[in-house]
Amino acid sequence: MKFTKMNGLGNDYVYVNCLKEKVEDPNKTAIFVSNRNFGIGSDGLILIKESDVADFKMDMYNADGSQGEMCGNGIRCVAKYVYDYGLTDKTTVSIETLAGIKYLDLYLKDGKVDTVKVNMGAPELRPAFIPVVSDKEQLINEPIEVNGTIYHMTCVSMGNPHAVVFMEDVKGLEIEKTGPYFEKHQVFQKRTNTEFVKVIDRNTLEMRVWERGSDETLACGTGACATAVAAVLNGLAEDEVTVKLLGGDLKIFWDRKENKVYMTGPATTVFDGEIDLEKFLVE
Ligand SMILES: N[C@H](CCC[C@H](N)C(=O)O)C(=O)O
Repeated sequence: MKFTKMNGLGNDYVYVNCLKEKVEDPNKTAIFVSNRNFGIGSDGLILIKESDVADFKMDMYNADGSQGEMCGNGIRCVAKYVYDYGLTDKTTVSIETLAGIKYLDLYLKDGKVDTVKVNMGAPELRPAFIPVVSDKEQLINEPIEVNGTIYHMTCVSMGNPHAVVFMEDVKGLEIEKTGPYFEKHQVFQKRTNTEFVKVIDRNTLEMRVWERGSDETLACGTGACATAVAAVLNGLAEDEVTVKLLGGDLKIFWDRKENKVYMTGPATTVFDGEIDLEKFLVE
């Protein structure tokens, strides 16, 4: 199987052009290729496919093999892939995802995609659509007990579930002692991604993320969007912020008139490779 290793701010995936390659069992393949010792090493697997309703389709799988509805860093890399590898010559592309069709603007440098702006759509705040168990209208700064400690979370879906927690110090946070308990907390019927955020100023947020199905990653595009929305809802930030992640910065703008969240950031190709999957995926 031919693949391309790409990342958005260090949130790295194995990309497969399924217009040419066939992936029989994406869940099992995602688990194997993601393994940083026995596989290729990545936060998951992203399949690029044809679409009947958009220019292309993106299927995204986490390192544990579970399928995610949307991937912000991933979709920027899909846009870079389809342009740089000649599948399209358009600099505005539409990509079908399980979270709906997303529209992207591609910005070039030396003839290749350097930066991508994504219309990530509207944030979803209704608990039933996050999903999270609650009889409230919205969960904003809502107390929750996680592994014996009370946190205050704001729940936002960007097509995938996010619990955003504001705190004084994210650098010193022992995320592996908290993240997994949020991820698997019984109130989240489909588990959750969790963002731990320090407000630097009203236009700058510092964020770490424990991802559903991939543990801590260096960046999370949907998580950065959820974080920006949560910060505005909590009166902590303006509509346009820089989200500082371990892997770098994302620009997020929540257009309140349109109720659309825009994310702008880089996409990077590292290398092309080929792997004989049969040898590794036998029972
Ligand atoms: N890293 C991705 C999010 C992956 C979310 C995935 N962990 C899920 O199950 O929702 C991003 O840049 O948006």
